[in-house]
Amino acid sequence: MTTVDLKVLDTRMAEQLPAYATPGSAGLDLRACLDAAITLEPGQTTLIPTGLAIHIGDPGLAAIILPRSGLGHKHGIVLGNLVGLIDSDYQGQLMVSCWNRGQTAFVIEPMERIAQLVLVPVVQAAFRVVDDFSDASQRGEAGFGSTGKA
Ligand SMILES: O=c1ccn([C@H]2C[C@H](O)[C@@H](COP(=O)(O)OP(=O)(O)OP(=O)(O)O)O2)c(=O)[nH]1
Ligand SMILES: [Mg+2]
Repeated sequence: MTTVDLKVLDTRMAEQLPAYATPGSAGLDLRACLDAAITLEPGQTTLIPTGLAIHIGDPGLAAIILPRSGLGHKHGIVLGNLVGLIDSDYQGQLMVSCWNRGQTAFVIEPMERIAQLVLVPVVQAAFRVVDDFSDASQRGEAGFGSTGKA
């Protein structure tokens, strides 16, 4: 298991640090560090603090913030940026952009689990500029549905 430095920015979060819910969980739920409930109207997006900061430190890792499937599917609560990317050198508060893409208002309660954080491996590339690619691939320049639908 990898160790990541975590700062508790709001003392209330110390009791509810992110933890894997089951041994096989990929995601750690992030909670809304709010003083009072907020109502997210249909179509509205708001940035919600988590009360936590992490410093991943290793450029070979990053974290992504993803919606929780239950909130997204049943209530239309997803992310305003669709996916959040946490750089390995980011040391600020983890923020969750919550978007109500549904038709009804949704109330976010303080400390409610609103999204999930997944640590992922990253490969940083250096680019070598070439005039032509040396090996012609089977696909070539074809894309955007070129292999058909069914
Ligand atoms: O959902 C998110 C997405 C990003 N971040 C933080 C961590 C990330 O490392 C930083 C920058 O994110 P990103 O690179 O996606 O945003 P940007 O608009 O390109 O900002 P910047 O110019 O600061 O890189 O913001 C969050 O807290 N939550
Ligand atoms: Mg950026």
